[in-house]
Amino acid sequence: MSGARRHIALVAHDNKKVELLSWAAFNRDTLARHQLYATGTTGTMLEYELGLPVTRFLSGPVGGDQQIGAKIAEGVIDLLIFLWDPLEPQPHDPDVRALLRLAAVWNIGVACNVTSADLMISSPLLSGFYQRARPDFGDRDWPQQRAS
Ligand SMILES: O=C(CO)COP(=O)(O)O
Repeated sequence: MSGARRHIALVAHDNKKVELLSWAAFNRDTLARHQLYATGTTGTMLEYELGLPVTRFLSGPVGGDQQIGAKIAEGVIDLLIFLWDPLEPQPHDPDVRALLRLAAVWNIGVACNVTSADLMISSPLLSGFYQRARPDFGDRDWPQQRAS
């Protein structure tokens, strides 16, 4: 497939890590064409499972979600696959909420379960022909464009 190299963040809560890893292994060839980012533990497991480089941030509960949120606000991340656990409260629930909020603010693609991740990975967003709409923040600035 020709097309743009997208910047994809992958995050999973502990009860969802196996699901994310098996989804990522199934989609390894597609993921290999893009640049991957992840929170700490998720990223370590993904690198091991896929044998692909992953830019890893801190673990979610100690700031990793916030770091990915910052990258979204900087215009670096195009897509977020975040398998958060809907059945168990997390100590860092405010950070989880903040990450999802920034994804909505900056109009990036977000998948919170495997079905939506399947839709995302087969989306024209990954083909390079789709340009996502930039949010209108009035006089606020859109982040600088990435070099690549
Ligand atoms: O807690 C997380 C997301 O909220 C994920 O963090 P880890 O990838 O370090 O487990």
